[in-house]
Amino acid sequence: MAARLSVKQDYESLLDKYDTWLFDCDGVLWEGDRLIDGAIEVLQLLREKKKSVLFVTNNATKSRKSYKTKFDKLGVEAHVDEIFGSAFASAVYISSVLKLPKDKKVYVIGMSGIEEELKEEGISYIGGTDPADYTLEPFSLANFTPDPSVGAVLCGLDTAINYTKLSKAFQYLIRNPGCAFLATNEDSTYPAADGLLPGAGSISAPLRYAYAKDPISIGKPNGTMLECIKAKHDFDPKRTLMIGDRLNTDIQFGKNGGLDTLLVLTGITKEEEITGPNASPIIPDYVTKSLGDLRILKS
Ligand SMILES: O=C(O)[C@H](O)[C@H](O)COP(=O)(O)O
Ligand SMILES: [Mg+2]
Repeated sequence: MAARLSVKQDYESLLDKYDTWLFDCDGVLWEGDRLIDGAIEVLQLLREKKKSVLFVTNNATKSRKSYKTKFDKLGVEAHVDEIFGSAFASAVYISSVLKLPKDKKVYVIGMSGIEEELKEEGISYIGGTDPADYTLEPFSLANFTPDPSVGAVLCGLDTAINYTKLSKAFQYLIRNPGCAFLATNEDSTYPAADGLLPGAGSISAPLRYAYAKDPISIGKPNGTMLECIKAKHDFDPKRTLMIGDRLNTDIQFGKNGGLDTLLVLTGITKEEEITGPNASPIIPDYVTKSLGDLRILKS
């Protein structure tokens, strides 16, 4: 049963117990470009208390560097080496786990975040934001010559998805021998500022259905992101708290990594998913309405 945080002492106990605080972004710090009330003050307070603050997002639309620009624009203190996104984790996975040969390429369904991180990792790619794939024209196989050097398809959130991109990715999967099928993450929905939108998982779903195979998903709840963090930061999992808004990614990610977890209700997960007869079996250690609730620590 999750402990419902309510009085100041509840929040003070978190400060005593945890040195490292991992923050999911969408639905915790902000929705789209709309900051969650109190987020800035709480992050500042944690830094004043000498807590290690890290950001762990499944959103692959931005690279770590372009996320830093978003943090700056919104007035949230963050340093590039504190930011971990699924685009970065995917690039690390392709180079260090899949070990894609240097003469091979990745066909990308996704945006600049993936492209920038692949480039930074020295991985060649095609597709992505290439204008040639940005079309609503009917796709014709007669005019398509697949690139034989494509050794992986990587699919992330792509707000310009179209039939041409899906068709090319599908062709690579069925035609290029051993072509890996990878997803940055599988969030079904995306918590935008004014409501829910289809998430990365809903972008790769048509491919999964056509290809009749599931991709290897790299983002939360899978451990690759935590491995990326461990490669850059020392922390004690027993004194680390994962704060998230989605049960099957953030909270499961924390559980998989041996971390305690705090669920906030400002994003995807709603009250009825954690209480009552249909409650999810994924149970966080703590629940609070919003990250802003921790402002009580300033009083
Ligand atoms: O569809 C997606 O990719 C996700 O909804 C989204 O971007 C999740 O980001 P996070 O909550 O992990 O920051
Ligand atoms: Mg989230």
